[in-house]
Amino acid sequence: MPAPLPISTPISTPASTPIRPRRSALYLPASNPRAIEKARTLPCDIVVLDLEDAVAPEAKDEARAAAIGAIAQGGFGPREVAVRTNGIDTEWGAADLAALADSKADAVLVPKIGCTQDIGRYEEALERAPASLQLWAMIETCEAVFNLPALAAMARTTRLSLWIMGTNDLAKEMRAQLTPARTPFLPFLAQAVAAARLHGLTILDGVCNEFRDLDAFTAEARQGLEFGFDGKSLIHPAQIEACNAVFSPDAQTIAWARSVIAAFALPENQGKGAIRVEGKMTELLHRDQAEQILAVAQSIAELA
Ligand SMILES: CC(C)(COP(=O)(O)OP(=O)(O)OC[C@H]1O[C@@H](n2cnc3c(N)ncnc32)[C@H](O)[C@@H]1OP(=O)(O)O)[C@@H](O)C(=O)NCCC(=O)NCCSC(=O)C[C@H](O)C(=O)O
Ligand SMILES: [Mg+2]
Repeated sequence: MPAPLPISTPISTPASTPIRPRRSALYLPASNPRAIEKARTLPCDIVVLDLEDAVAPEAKDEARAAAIGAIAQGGFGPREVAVRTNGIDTEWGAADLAALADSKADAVLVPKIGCTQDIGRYEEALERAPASLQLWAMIETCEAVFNLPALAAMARTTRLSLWIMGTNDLAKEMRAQLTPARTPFLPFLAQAVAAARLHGLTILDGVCNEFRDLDAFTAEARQGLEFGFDGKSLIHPAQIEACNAVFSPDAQTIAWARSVIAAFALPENQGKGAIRVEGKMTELLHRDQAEQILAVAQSIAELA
């Protein structure tokens, strides 16, 4: 567990944020052995073995055993492996959390959190787990969207390190419609990103259910990139390549980042806060962004 940081300490600066590609997080039902086998070969950055909504009640115990077995067996290479548990108040939640506390999973992803006390209960359930086990949480309830800053602040005192938006559950609770433009969710998407950044959390966008329509998927992924998400959660292998492409800095962006850093390093620009680069006003904050972009690009290059 990290040592608590005062709330005023920004922890999302380029220098202090560990960079790890988290462009694509593929869910699969842990009850599907073929999907688990396939995930070991797919180019996603994160594999999420689901015990919750993708698994029928009668298959929950079997799915938990399969997830634990798959993690023990390994073979996931550089991918982070998370397991999404059932809610702590369901009949399966306690057994899921106990099994994962003893596992070598990278993260436990918990569903439908609402308030800081929920995070506290998951933290307590994972008390004896190694410090390397991260706590990830779904943002997918109306209660959570009104508690975003307080929930994000839990990252300073607990294992909490990443959020994933759950737009299907949010749509269900709000009785909203999941349209391609995602208009009803835009305020919450922006606020969730801002809260995550305030406290140094990684944040991934929700899934696009239209897995046969890659144009629709790509448009939604680009929207997520514009909002500032680090990556997107996925439901089908066909979505991975497009997702990785959207969330990887392209050649033009990398070239811009290099030229900003080079320009600020020139002797004539020492001590200046604002300079001209490629005909545009460029400030030290843009150099910070450029460093972040190059760090992400480097971490992606290291995967190859
Ligand atoms: C959506 C699916 C049920 C579609 O399944 P299917 O029609 O069988 O897919 P394909 O025939 O196209 O599959 C082709 C091959 O790819 C493998 N496959 C399919 N999906 C996955 C996957 N997710 N991971 C790994 N491999 C996958 C198939 O096995 C085929 O392989 P092969 O035999 O070699 O040809 C299905 O894609 C699926 O189950 N997806 C995941 C669903 C899931 O996990 N849902 C829960 C998470 S989403 C969520 O809950 C969101 C959030 O909480 C919210 O509220 O928004
Ligand atoms: Mg959900």
